[in-house]
Amino acid sequence: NKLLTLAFVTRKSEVLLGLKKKGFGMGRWNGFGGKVEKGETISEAAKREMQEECGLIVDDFKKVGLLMFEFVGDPQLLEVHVFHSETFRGKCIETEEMRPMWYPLDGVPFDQMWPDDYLWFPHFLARNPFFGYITFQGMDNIVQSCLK
Ligand SMILES: Nc1[nH]c(=O)nc2c1ncn2[C@H]1C[C@H](O)[C@@H](COP(=O)(O)OP(=O)(O)OP(=O)(O)O)O1
Repeated sequence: NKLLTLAFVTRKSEVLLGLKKKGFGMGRWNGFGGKVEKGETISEAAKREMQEECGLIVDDFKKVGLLMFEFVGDPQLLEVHVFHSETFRGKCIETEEMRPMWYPLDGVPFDQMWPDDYLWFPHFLARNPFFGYITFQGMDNIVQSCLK
């Protein structure tokens, strides 16, 4: 499996999302994250990617979910570890990878996000740990999904 991180910070009733400016998922709003590199733990990767992509430093990420993505025709699964923190330091900045923006928790732009996000975001908001297995055909169509 390809190991990836996806991390969110929240403050009061807002969540920080980033518009992905290049690469996989370009043009979609999402949390911050990327590939886990050799020699680092998954939470170290979450912290590194957060800082690389929007400048914020998070010391105490909590694991909140696990998402498995299958793409029809591709034997490699994406294993995405989802993190959350309510505390962070540093200044939020736009980077080459992401344009960050705070959204109200009840007003995230699902129509401009990965189509699976509306399935698991309610669990994230309710602070329920979640596990999902989602099968995509291409980048836009979910052909099967299971969420617990
Ligand atoms: N279906 C999906 N729903 C979702 O909400 N996030 C997803 C997703 N599929 C992938 N992601 C996230 C996980 C990770 O944070 C990010 C993709 O990782 P990367 O940023 O590493 O991709 P890139 O191709 O830009 O990587 P580089 O080649 O290192 O630039 O998208």
